[in-house]
Amino acid sequence: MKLEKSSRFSACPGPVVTIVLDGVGISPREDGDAVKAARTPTLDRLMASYPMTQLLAHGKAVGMPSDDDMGNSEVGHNAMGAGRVFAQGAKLVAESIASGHLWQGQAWHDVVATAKQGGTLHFLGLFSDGNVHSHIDHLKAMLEQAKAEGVAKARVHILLDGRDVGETSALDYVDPFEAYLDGLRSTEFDVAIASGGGRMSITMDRYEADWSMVKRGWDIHVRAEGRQFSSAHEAIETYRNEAHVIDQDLPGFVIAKDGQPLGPIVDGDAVVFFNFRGDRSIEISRAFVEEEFAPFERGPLPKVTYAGMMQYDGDTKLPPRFLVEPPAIDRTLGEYLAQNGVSQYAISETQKYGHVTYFWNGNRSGKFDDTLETYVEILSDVVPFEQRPWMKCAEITDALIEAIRSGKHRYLRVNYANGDMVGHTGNFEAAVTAMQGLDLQLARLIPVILAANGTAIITADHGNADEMYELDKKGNVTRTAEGRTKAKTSHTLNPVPFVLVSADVNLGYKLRQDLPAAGLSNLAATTLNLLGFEAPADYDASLIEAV
Ligand SMILES: O=C(O)[C@H](O)COP(=O)(O)O
Ligand SMILES: [Mn+2]
Ligand SMILES: [Mn+2]
Repeated sequence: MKLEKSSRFSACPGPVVTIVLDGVGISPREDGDAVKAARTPTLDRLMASYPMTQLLAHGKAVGMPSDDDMGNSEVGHNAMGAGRVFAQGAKLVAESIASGHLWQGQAWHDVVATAKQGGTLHFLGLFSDGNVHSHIDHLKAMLEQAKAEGVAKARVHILLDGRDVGETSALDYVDPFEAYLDGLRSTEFDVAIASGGGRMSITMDRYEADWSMVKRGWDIHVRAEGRQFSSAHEAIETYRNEAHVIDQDLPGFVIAKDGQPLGPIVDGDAVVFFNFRGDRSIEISRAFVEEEFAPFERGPLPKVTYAGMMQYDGDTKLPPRFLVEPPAIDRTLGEYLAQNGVSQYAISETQKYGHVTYFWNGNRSGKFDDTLETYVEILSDVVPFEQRPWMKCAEITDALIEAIRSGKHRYLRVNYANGDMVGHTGNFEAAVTAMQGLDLQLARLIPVILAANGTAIITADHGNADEMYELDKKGNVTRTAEGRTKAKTSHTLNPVPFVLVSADVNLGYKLRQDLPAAGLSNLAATTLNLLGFEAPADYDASLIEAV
């Protein structure tokens, strides 16, 4: 994996720093755009005075099935880190179901065989068509196949979304699904929803930010310990009236009849965790498969046949049983740099720490070379982020500035979570504050990079804060009869910025103008050129050319 020294580009004399502003896209409209509404003098000045273009960060440009699919952190950071576009989980699972490949695999065979020996087949996962972590169509296809193969009893544990789809859309999924189950149920096939709760309240924690979420989910799904309701519909309506929270924050619930839970997970059962994306699947999977387990008290561990939709971590092989092969992301930028003796530094706060390490490196949790790589995690707050929209951007910047000044690292990357994590709350004012906090940090950081004769690449993995109001199909802001807007919590389809900030005005290169469909996967070759290397031949084109 030797990189060729470039004869066209001279290496940047100082460090090259990629700055990912998570969830900061470029919207074509003003209304509801917290990025534009924020006072961001530094970002504005950088965009106006340095070479800048826009990059595609959604749909096919990042390996999603269609251009109606918004981007997300996994596919975005995978593309940035791999320099090429790989068909991603959403696409691979859909294809595996369409071709029938999924049903022929050993993992599917194992879960069905377990259920046919008398166990219940449980499906647990994010219940929406957001296509970021999961898709409800995959769940339906598996239920139908299970029935066709003679499984007698299935239970569904639903994690309500409201984060990748409308913030209060849970019943739009639950009600038709109940009707669908009515049609599927028969004397031979007993199927029902057994438990659920909001995805940010139970089960789907990531990067060990808050294990108590996973414990709450475990208690609800596995032990069936929690407040009982006769239906998911009833649970959602009751909690909405009581707690006034959006779907992602709804508390957990257990479906029961005459006080008897419909579907605790017990010895001899099979469990399919049907999310394909890894970050929020790892902790719950560990709880199911690890014999020795310290993060929380599980109680007796039921002996189940557990399968993930995918293998979520290629390094630790978690979980060992999975339904669909994950994308084979190889020869990433990080690996090339490590193999060629280039020192690397990656930093973010907990909520995005794995984005600049695990996702960046093609869904591997380890380092390529311990001596050359430094990974730094700043602990995230465990509070609703609309209460602390600045998050840890100042602390990240403190550490990053020190790292740059140390002169020890040739290539650095950082993810600032603000635009995304605050964007997901749907709180416009908080998102504006998030952007302003971020801008103050750029004002501190950029001069340090320039003083070190370095280059900064300012970009983002997808949009979010750029659209804080729900849009109709034509892309206009939706308004109620009283003229009120509705909060939008999900990502956007908008492109993201690419700004190349460098001290030397005589760089010997300029931005290429002949790449109208450039996307995130074009960043890796660009970075290699800035570091004085030629990119591997199969990497997507560099955004710069020598002059
Ligand atoms: O997991 C989440 O928080 C959302 O579904 C997607 O956000 P991310 O892709 O920016 O992490
Ligand atoms: Mn993101
Ligand atoms: Mn996000």
